[in-house]
Amino acid sequence: MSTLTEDAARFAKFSGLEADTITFNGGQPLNGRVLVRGAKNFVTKAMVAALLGDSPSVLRNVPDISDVRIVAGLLGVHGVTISHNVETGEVHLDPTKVKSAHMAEINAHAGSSRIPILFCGPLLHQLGEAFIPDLGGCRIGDRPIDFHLSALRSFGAVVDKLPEGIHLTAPNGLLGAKITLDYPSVGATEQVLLTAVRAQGLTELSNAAIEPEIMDLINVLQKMGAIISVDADRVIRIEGVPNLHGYDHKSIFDRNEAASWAAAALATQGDIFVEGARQPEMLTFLNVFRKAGGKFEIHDDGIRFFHPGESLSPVVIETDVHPGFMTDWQQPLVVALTQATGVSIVHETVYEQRFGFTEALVKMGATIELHRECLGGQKCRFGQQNFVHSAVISGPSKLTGADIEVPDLRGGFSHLIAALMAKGHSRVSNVGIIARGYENFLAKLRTLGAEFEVEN
Ligand SMILES: CC(=O)N[C@H]1[C@@H](OP(=O)(O)OP(=O)(O)OC[C@H]2O[C@@H](n3ccc(=O)[nH]c3=O)[C@H](O)[C@@H]2O)O[C@H](CO)[C@@H](O)[C@@H]1O
Ligand SMILES: C=C(OP(=O)(O)O)C(=O)O
Repeated sequence: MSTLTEDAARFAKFSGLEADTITFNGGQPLNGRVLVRGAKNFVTKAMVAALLGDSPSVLRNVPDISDVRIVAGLLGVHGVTISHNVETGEVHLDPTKVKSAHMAEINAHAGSSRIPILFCGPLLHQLGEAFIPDLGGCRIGDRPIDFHLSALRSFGAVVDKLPEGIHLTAPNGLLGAKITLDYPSVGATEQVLLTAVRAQGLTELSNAAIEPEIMDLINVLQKMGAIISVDADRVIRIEGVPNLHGYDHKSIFDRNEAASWAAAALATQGDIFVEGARQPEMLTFLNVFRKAGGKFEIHDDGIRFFHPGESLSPVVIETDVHPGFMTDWQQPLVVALTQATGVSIVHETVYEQRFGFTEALVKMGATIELHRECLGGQKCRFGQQNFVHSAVISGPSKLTGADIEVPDLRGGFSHLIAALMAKGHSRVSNVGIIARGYENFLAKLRTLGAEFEVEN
């Protein structure tokens, strides 16, 4: 596994940053307009889905983020021809010459993304075998892949764990299966979808995740020729078909990036119009944003988020699977909650270690206490297990600039917000990681009036 610094250096290269340490001069409100394009948590999966087709696909509204580049590189070593017009956001994927790749080649392109695990089903269907490297992604918990492997075995895959990764084969082909997830995992649900669509017979998945990005993946698969139904009780049924063809699809917007800009507007006493954001996928976020005192206006082409001009209110949040409060929204919003008058509580029930980013906020003057207990009534897998997974934020606190280090993607964005609202200068390192999921974030920050200097 690569180190945090190696990851940051790699991401910095992808994002066009010559260095990944930036000094911010905080204290200015962020005002203006930013464009949010396709969702990191969808486009990467739709690109993998293209592998299942016997003709080319076109994916539109694709952002230029490092996770997209990593997946493009991995598809490339498997013989998929890809072109990405960064300006129009159009990606063309031709899977007609798909081929096996060596583990060394795959490892060289795997980067720190979690997407390689989703290549299993498509590669087994196309080639009869798959090599899967060690997975990356944010270090916000243990993030095991047991649900993925167990589901693949149910389809008939044989899984060999090797020192350099995982090797899968399907000596008797892949057969539809009845699968129940212990927890509605996003990745495991996608694993089942990407495998079941071409497995022989019927697959029934119970306790499935139903995030909007998964629904958009189902849209893509249906366009390709798949037969998938979604019941109201987290049950997804898939009738396998022998062949799929290419698709033409415009990606759903990135609701996590949109929520991040909303939190930035609230925290810096600013006013940001997020072009591309839509209300239905942000319903739960908008309720919490309003309860915290944030104002918003829904427009046809986006959502305007702005500070009310008076004090903010504390809120109680428990993160959850969709339609609950998305865990990826929590980190940026916590920064804004340091400015609310009173005590806010955040109970993180999706990941067991997602509060590491608060250490930097405390260094800057925030009052945040972390607890092992479940501070909320939501069913949670982490209670009584020694995981620090609840936070109590008391405010309002005046933040002052400090030297801080980005720990992960969303925590990194929250550090940028903190640096921009704090009085004085903050030197933020490992910033390149943020390019995994935020397109052109430095250019966007400049447009919004942020003052900063990138170190060379
Ligand atoms: C690339 C991508 O789409 N990432 C998103 C995806 O991550 P990802 O798909 O990795 O997240 P999951 O929904 O799978 O994980 C949720 C929980 O299930 C656990 N788990 C998961 C799989 C497994 O085999 N065993 C297991 O125990 C995880 O450790 C975690 O505690 O959904 C998360 C939850 O909305 C988001 O925060 C991530 O931004
Ligand atoms: C946790 C995240 O991503 P990943 O699953 O790619 O690490 C995220 O987007 O906040």
